[in-house]
Amino acid sequence: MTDQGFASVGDGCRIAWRLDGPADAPVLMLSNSLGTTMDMWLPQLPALTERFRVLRYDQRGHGASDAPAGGYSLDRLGRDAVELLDALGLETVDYCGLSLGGMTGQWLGVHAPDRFRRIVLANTAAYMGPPSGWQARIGVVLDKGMGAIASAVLERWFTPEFLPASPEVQTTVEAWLLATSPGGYAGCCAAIRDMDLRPVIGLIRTPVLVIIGGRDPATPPAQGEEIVAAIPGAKSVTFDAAHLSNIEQPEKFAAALLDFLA
Ligand SMILES: O=C(O)CC1=CCC(=O)O1
Repeated sequence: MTDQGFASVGDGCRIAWRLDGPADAPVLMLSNSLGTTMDMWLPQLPALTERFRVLRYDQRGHGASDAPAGGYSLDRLGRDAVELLDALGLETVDYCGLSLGGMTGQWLGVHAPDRFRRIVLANTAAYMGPPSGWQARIGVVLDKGMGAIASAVLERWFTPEFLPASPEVQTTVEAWLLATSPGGYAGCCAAIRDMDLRPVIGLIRTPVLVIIGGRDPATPPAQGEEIVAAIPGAKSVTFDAAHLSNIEQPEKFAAALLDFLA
């Protein structure tokens, strides 16, 4: 059974969400990466909805969610997730986020531990400096638009051999990126620019799985391993993939998620 809509969070921003799967199943919340939408989870949806009521949402600045002007903070992105759960009357859920979604997941593990049974952090980092790199990217997208960064971003998202063999994926993911509001994208870049979760993620006590792309140039394996080392009891799995590992290794990603959430 599908349900979808918008939730207004604390600062008035409207967050687009969608629920799929059996109404009485436990809820699994999925959070997207920078420059994508909730549709990035479509490769996993059939497998996940066999066991879960899947809640997807578009991070602010992305997809159908509002893109307020100005820089965002990770604190704001984390509160968006919690306030979306509040709006839907969901007390406790499982969570999986990739990259920006994984940064949000780390914030949630520290600041809202009572709301999350288990957390999966995929292709992500606790710190993604230097800030000057993000400031430069903000300047480029605001001055020249999303097209100016598209080819460099796609090179980080997939291994060199993947896209030529999957032209339909290239068309789809490029369309997500190009359709992203430059202001919304820049707002989320500011959240990453200002983020340093390294001093606090050791406080996380929720069971955590870290998914690492063995060939991820955006958040390289060492960054995933740093999270694993910092969070007591965290498990990890590494795939032969670049940054969007759930798209490059869809079956393995779904299997790892379901195994961890068994
Ligand atoms: O687009 C990139 O550079 C990779 C990335 C960083 C954060 C995120 O969500 O994707």
